[in-house]
Amino acid sequence: MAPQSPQWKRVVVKLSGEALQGGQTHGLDGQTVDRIAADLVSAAELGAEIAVVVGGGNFFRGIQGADKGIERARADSIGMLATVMNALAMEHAIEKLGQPARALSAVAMPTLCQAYSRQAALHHLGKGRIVMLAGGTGNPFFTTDTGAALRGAELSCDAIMKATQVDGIYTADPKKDPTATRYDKLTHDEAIAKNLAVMDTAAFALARENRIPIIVFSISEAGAIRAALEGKGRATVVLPA
Ligand SMILES: Nc1ncnc2c1ncn2[C@@H]1O[C@H](COP(=O)(O)OP(=O)(O)OP(=O)(O)O)[C@@H](O)[C@H]1O
Ligand SMILES: O=c1ccn([C@@H]2O[C@H](COP(=O)(O)O)[C@@H](O)[C@H]2O)c(=O)[nH]1
Repeated sequence: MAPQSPQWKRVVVKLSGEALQGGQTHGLDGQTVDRIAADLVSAAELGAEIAVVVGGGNFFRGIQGADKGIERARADSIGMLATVMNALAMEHAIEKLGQPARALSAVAMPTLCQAYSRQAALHHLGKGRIVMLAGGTGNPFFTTDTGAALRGAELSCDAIMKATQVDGIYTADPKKDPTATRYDKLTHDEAIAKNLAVMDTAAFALARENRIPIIVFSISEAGAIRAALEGKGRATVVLPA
């Protein structure tokens, strides 16, 4: 059988933080972390360069902290720290499988990992390492979805792969509206105009400006990232108009 090849040469995967909690209410579930690490390694074996922007929703989201009275910028700093914990856990889980990985943080933490720079990320990608991008954009009032779109643009990625809790983009949040129906394809313009909240508008707009496709798929099945990279599996694809 002919070897499979990736649809894209270089991708940024936006990995849901919440996915890393598995069946728990928060934090890191070891089995889930290992399963997703194995999926990333298998995807890298297709020959694609893989950068991963990891979320922090399994630990803390700034907006929820702000609702409880924590100053928003401070709450967002806590959220960014949550993404660093996830990136370090994923880096370790990937390396346990014999695949080199590097965590780079947009929030400088020199005793824990290298600081993010475009040059460092490109260097590690070129060496075949899976790069875990922590800290989102490094600024409060943003999300890791926007971080993924930003890194996707500055690292010249061919696609943004949003590995999340739902198997695509729906007419409304399917967790709240059971009558919502799923799109197979959309344009960035349509996603923004319809206010489809699976990603924030800033992320959609940045991807649109840089003409980067977005693939939204569920991370709940083993092998989902590799399948999406091969253009298989259930997903919504957002393409430039
Ligand atoms: N139109 C929509 N189509 C699909 N999902 C939607 C839509 N609107 C809202 N959502 C919700 O968006 C969520 C995904 O976005 P979000 O980035 O908040 O979570 P995540 O991917 O789990 O990342 P993290 O846990 O790191 O914050 C889905 O779980 C879904 O409930
Ligand atoms: O650029 C960024 C990215 C993230 N944050 C904060 O981190 C949390 C967790 O990220 P999620 O995207 O929600 O998974 C987010 O809620 C923000 O509080 C940030 O400040 N800047």
